[in-house]
Order: sequence, then C-alpha cells, then structure tokens
Amino acid sequence: MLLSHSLSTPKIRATQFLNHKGNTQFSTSKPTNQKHMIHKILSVDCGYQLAGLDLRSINSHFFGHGSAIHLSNHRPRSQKHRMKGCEVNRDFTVRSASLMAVDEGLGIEGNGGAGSQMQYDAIVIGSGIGGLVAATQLAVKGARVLVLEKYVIPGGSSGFYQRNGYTFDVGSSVMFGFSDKGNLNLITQALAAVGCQMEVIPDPTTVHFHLPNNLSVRVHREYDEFIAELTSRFPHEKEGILKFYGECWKIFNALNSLELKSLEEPIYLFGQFFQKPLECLTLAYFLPQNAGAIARKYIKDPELLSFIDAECFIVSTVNALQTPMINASMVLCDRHFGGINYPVGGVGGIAKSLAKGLIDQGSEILYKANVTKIIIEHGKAVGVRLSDGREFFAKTIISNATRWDTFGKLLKEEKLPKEEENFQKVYVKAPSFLSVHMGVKADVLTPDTDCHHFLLEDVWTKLEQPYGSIFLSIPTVLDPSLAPEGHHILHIFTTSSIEDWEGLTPKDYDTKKQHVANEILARLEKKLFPGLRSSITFMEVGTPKTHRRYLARDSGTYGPMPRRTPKGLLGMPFNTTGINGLYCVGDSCFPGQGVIAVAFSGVMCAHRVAADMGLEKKAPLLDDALLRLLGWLRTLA
Ligand SMILES: NC(=O)c1ccc[n+]([C@@H]2O[C@H](COP(=O)([O-])OP(=O)(O)OC[C@H]3O[C@@H](n4cnc5c(N)ncnc54)[C@H](O)[C@@H]3O)[C@@H](O)[C@H]2O)c1
Ligand SMILES: CC(C)=CCC/C(C)=C/C=C/C(C)=C/C=C/C(C)=C/C=C/C=C(C)/C=C/C=C(C)/C=C/C=C(\C)CCC=C(C)C
Repeated sequence: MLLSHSLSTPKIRATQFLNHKGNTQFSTSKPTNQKHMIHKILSVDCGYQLAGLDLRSINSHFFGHGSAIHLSNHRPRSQKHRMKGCEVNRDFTVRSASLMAVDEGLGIEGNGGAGSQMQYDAIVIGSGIGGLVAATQLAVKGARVLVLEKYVIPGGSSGFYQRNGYTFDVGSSVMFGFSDKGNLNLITQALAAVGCQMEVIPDPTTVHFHLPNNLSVRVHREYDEFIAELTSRFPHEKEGILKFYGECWKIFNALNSLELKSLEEPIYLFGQFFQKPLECLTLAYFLPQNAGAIARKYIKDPELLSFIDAECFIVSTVNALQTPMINASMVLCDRHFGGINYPVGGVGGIAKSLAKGLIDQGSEILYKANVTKIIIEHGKAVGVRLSDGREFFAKTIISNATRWDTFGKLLKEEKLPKEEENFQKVYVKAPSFLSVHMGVKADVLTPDTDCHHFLLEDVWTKLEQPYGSIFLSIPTVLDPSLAPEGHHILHIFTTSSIEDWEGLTPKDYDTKKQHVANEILARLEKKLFPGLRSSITFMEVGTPKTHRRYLARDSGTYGPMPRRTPKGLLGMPFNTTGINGLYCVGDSCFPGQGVIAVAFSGVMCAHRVAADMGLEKKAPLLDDALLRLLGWLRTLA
C-alpha cells in the first residue's frame, strides 16, 4: 500500500510503502544509487499544541537583544502538515479539535490549576529535553508532575524561534537517536511513550569536514562509504581505521542490546548483568577509557589522529584523548546504524510534542516560571520558590538546570555536598558559543551542498581555541519549508567564552558582535560559499551572554568539560544528589552533552525517582550498597 508521498528536494526523491506486515519499506525512484537519500515518513500522530500562545511574538524573546539585519521582508509560505487530531501550520499556531486548557496569565498548560496548594509527586525545574523526558516518563508511570520553565516555550537549547518566515533551531540540528530501530533511538522512544511520532528526513551525510591540508571527509550515512572515503585518504592506515571503528561498534552493539534504565537502580543493573553478561562487562571495561587512547593503539598517522580529534570535538568540545570512549562510540556508530534524522518542521517540534504528551498524561507545565530557590526542610528538598514569590511543593524535586546553577544559585544557602565538590574538581564549564542565524538566497549554495559542515582551515592546533573552528548547519537542505521559497537557513556557531563579552558598553558589544560575525562569514565565504555575504537576507548574532540569558545556563556553558584527561565516564554523576529528595537531569549528569545523551539521563532519572516513589520495584538494602559503590568509583576519576 502506498503510504505517503513522493518528495523531491535537491537531494531526496523517494516513496515509502507499508508492507503486508505493517512494517515500513522504502522504494527509491531517483537517484537510484542513493539509497541513503530516502525521505522517510515515520507517520505523524502528535501535533504541536501551544494553545493561546502566539509564537510569532514569543520568538522575538530569543536573541531579542541581538542586532538584526533585515535586508528583505519575506512572507512565510503557508505550510500545512496534516496531523491526527489537529492541524498545524508553520507559524505553529494551532487549530485543534481539543485545545488544552491554558491559563494565559500564568502561562500554565495542563488540566489542573498549578497552584501553591497542590502537592505534586515531582516538580521538574526546566523543560530542556532532559527535563521533559524525565517528566513524561514519570507521568506515564502514573506520577503527577509539574514542569516549571523560565522561558515561554519548552525545549531550552533544543527550542526554536521564528523571524521573517524563517524557523530557526536554537541549537543543534544533528539528531542522533531518532531512528525507528534498535534500543538506542531514545528520542523516538521518548515521543512514543506519550503517544507521539514525528515525521523525519534522513540526512545522507552526518557532517562534511573541511580540515587543514585540504583534508575533506564526508561522513556518509552508509558506514562502508564512509570507511572507503577515509581509507582512500589514508590507505596506509586501513587496518588501524577498521580496528578503531570496530572497537566503537563493539561498544555500540553492547549498548544497543541493553534495555536502558537507571544504572543507579540495583534490580535493573544486576538483572542486565545476569541477562547480558558479556555486553555489560564490555561496557564496564570501556567505561573508564577515552577514545584518543584507544585510537592510538591502532593508528599512528598524526593527521588521522587529528581527524579523530575533530570527530570527537564536534560532539564533546574536547579532543579525543578527553572524550569518553562510550560516548564516542555512541555517536560514531549511531550515525550509520539509525542514521541522523531531522524532524520535519524543525527540532523545536520534539520539545513541543513532549510537552503536549506530558499534558495528555494529566501533568502540567508552567511557563514564565523562574525558579530561584529549592526549598529544603529537615535536609530534604520539598519544594521550590519562583522569582515572583509563588511556592510549589512536591515529594521529589528534579533539576534540569546545570549543576552549577542548581547548587550555585538555587541552593546557595546550603553547604555544597561533597559529591558536588568532587564533580567540580573533575569537570569545569565548557565554553559557550557565538552563533549566527542567517537567511540567505538559495543560489549561493550549490545544489549538492550537505546539511552539516565543520571547518578548520589552517592548523590543527586551533581546533579547541575560541573561534578556531566553525560549525555550520543548513537544515533547509533537508527541510526547505523552514525558510521562505528560494532561501536557505545557515546556522553558524563557534566556541566562545563569556569573559570575552563582559564589561562592554552596549555599543561596543554590538560592534564586537558584528565584527566577529563578519570574520567568521569571511572565512566561510573564502572556503565554501563565494558571495555569501552579499546573499544575506536576514542575520542575527548571539553571544555567550545570549545563551546565559535565554537558556539560563551559567556562563552560557555548553555543558561540563573534563578539567584534565578524565577516566572516561567514571567521574560523571548520575541523577541522585547529596540532598535527599533532589535529583538532577540533563547534560551535567551521566553521560553528558547531547540531545540523545540528556534523553538517556531523563530515562535514568525517571526510573530512579519512580523506584524511590514506589512506582517501580526497589531493593532498599541493595540501593544503599550500589549508591555507595558508585560514589566511591567516582572518587577514582
Ligand atoms: N548549545 C547548543 O548548540 C545545543 C543545541 C541543542 C542541543 N544541545 C544539547 O542540549 C543539551 C541540554 O539539554 P538539557 O536538557 O540539559 O537542558 P537545556 O539547557 O536545553 O534546558 C534547560 C531548561 O531549563 C530551564 N531552566 C533553567 N534554569 C531554570 C530555572 N531556575 N527556573 C526555570 N527554568 C529553568 C531553561 O530555560 C531551559 O529551558 C546539551 O547537552 C546540548 O548537547 C545543545
Ligand atoms: C555502573 C557501572 C559502574 C558499570 C556497569 C556497566 C554498564 C552496564 C554500563 C552501561 C552504560 C550505559 C548504558 C551507557 C550509556 C551511554 C549512552 C547512551 C551514551 C550516549 C551518549 C551520547 C552522546 C555523547 C551524544 C552526543 C551528541 C552531541 C553532543 C551532538 C552534538 C552535535 C552538535 C554540536 C552538532 C555538530 C554540528 C555541526 C558539525 C554543524
């Protein structure tokens, strides 16, 4: 049966069928030799419901103090996607059969009256993907959850904003864990848990590297094609390449065979060891190791080792010697196993779908709710206070703010627990980003341009330096509906520290933004897109201060970064904290940065909290022993 449409973009042309068992099958028409360029319709069940909120005005909040260049005034095309139960257009205004109850004054979504008198099972501070996954998983298990979000829409760094007909992803648009197979498709699973599925577009090339010495490598979706391209450049290292990436597959396959739940919960952890001893021992063996050390066992060519540094840097902002082997394996293999898949309509749809799913489960989200204090009574976290004085209480408090924000700001009157002291000894805040969101005339890109690029022109030593390397996403290569017709989105970012932007007058700050952005654009123009600057129709520049302000992240940090060479993931804390009743979720928890990583942290957190609430099995004696053991292991990092 023909399930859905044929679609034609410069890179994609395919048709999807449903076979007799109801499984999806793909039949490509042209180009026939490019199986990986399939546009896949997973099916769409879950709409965007932000009833009562007009996101066109909301979006002016993000980068609101950025300098905007409006060189033309395009009207958005009216793009409609049919979704079961509701109809959504590209402005994300929604017409729905069943609009949610929304208290506009309070910015509440959900059925209840989020109010001081209500006793919730759990309060989640922040609606980043980590917070939303923890909240939805708990709600599905039967808990009554309240999410408190400082901003006006959900998603944090996986949010979106709209300008002049463009829909921009606030942050990354490289989505791991969003396929329809295996156990590691955690984004797909998180959505499915609350009855949602999103339409996704497979990215045929995870990233196109443009590196010193004209080293150009495209990471193809097909593993064999990627290996062929890499070995053609380093034929003398063919064996080493196969062995290094082979080790990654060993780890990925072990991970992919497990049911993923809380490693802090003994019944589950020992159960997995019992059912999958080899896989668990493999993971335990690699847990304290880093990718760079393993690469050096098999590879000698310094340029190839630098390439592996770049492979790790784009996901960890540190080189391979500092990147945990488990994390490296996860991303270096999932891109070929499930592939990188981009959600139609933009990354912001993931958070919106999760938020809707949460409300469908009878829980609530309160926007414009800035938590300034976690209330502690008799040593236990029992509630939170907002900046406007309102207080909310729950059996459990989960913080999706970074650990620096949680313990440094929300608990500043409490003594820093020993565990957190240790964490801060091992990890520092990674720098933030300077980001440029641009609209450009489409003809500045050649038709075969890839969606994601990483650029480091002259010398490898600049890899980790501020402004040294450039990340570039062009999501309209995959989903043209994100921009007005005949235009593309360019989202460019490069590492930058907040110290570089402080102490400036507003005028100097704006001038510096334009100056730094112009230098970055000149580099892109020289290396990749001649005529880039004259094709700009819209441009907005954000700095680490913008990230701090709108994502509520201390110093605008991208997340934790090891102070020295870490012992793999060993030092990374899980979800429990030194304070009774308080849990953390998000990128300052195991396994670290990344949308899929924080989704895993959300799954783990919900499992541990549910066990503590009596919604899942629990073994109190073993709990105590395991938590002590894990705490002790972390001190070895
Ligand atoms: N920077 C990027 O380019 C980028 C882009 C996309 C995704 N990511 C990934 O997303 C991950 C982060 O996800 P996450 O789930 O840890 O969190 P997040 O930072 O994305 O979201 C945290 C949310 O909590 C809210 N919040 C923080 N403090 C609050 C307070 N006191 N009161 C109320 N709300 C508060 C913020 O407004 C934000 O919405 C990162 O690891 C990163 O890899 C990063
Ligand atoms: C407990 C003990 C002691 C032991 C035991 C053993 C075992 C069993 C173990 C287990 C383990 C596990 C399960 C683990 C898990 C893990 C995981 C899941 C991980 C994950 C990870 C992920 C990651 C890291 C991701 C990341 C990503 C990212 C960051 C991304 C980003 C992106 C970007 C930035 C973009 C780029 C762009 C361009 C280039 C443009």
